[in-house]
Amino acid sequence: MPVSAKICGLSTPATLDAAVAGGASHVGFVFFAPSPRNVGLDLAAGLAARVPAQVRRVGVFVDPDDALLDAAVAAGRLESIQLHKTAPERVAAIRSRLRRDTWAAVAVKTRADLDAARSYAGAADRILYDAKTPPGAALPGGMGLRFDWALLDGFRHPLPWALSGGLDPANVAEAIARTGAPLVDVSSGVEEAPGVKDPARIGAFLGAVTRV
Ligand SMILES: O=C(O)c1ccccc1N[C@@H]1O[C@H](COP(=O)(O)O)[C@@H](O)[C@H]1O
Repeated sequence: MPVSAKICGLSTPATLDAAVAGGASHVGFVFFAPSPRNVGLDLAAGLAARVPAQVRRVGVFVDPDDALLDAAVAAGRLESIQLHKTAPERVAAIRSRLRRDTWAAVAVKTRADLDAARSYAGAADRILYDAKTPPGAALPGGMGLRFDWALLDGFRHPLPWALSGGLDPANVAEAIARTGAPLVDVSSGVEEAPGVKDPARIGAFLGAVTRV
């Protein structure tokens, strides 16, 4: 089964095109003002228009309100909603109201953190395992932090899932081999500076995924 890949935090036509050309299954647009990857509605609309039918548009949110979700879904023509720091009941309500493929991010540092994944069964369509960022960090993701992949050993995933957190062109093949991830997600690992994606690194990441 080929492994799918999401390139997240895209904010320019050139890097979006690199993700599409390299075979990304998903492209991500961040709607979170503190992020260096935050896109406004007009930029999201322009980028969304470049995405071909076989590639899914994912909006990334941190416990968003309905007004932001509605505006972003319309502007970015979002097919999937990725929710960080959002309680299971709220994830379920968003999924029910928007009727979109809905991902719940679970922040992982210890094995006990994986328990949170179970609470999203019935509320989300997919779990995204991501590294837990330090207390007080500006962002709950997109910081290039990795968690110990061995924590996933033997874990019974309650939903379809994806792996993120500190992935890059050099480690993604090992990450897939080690965890069996069906979908991998990267942001800072394909950047030259925070929020500045590098088309060559995007191509290298997708090439590494394709060769697995
Ligand atoms: O990328 C961001 O700025 C961001 C902001 C708020 C929530 C999540 C964010 N990014 C997501 O974090 C993971 C891991 O990123 P990285 O590869 O470790 O940099 C990824 O799923 C992004 O979608």
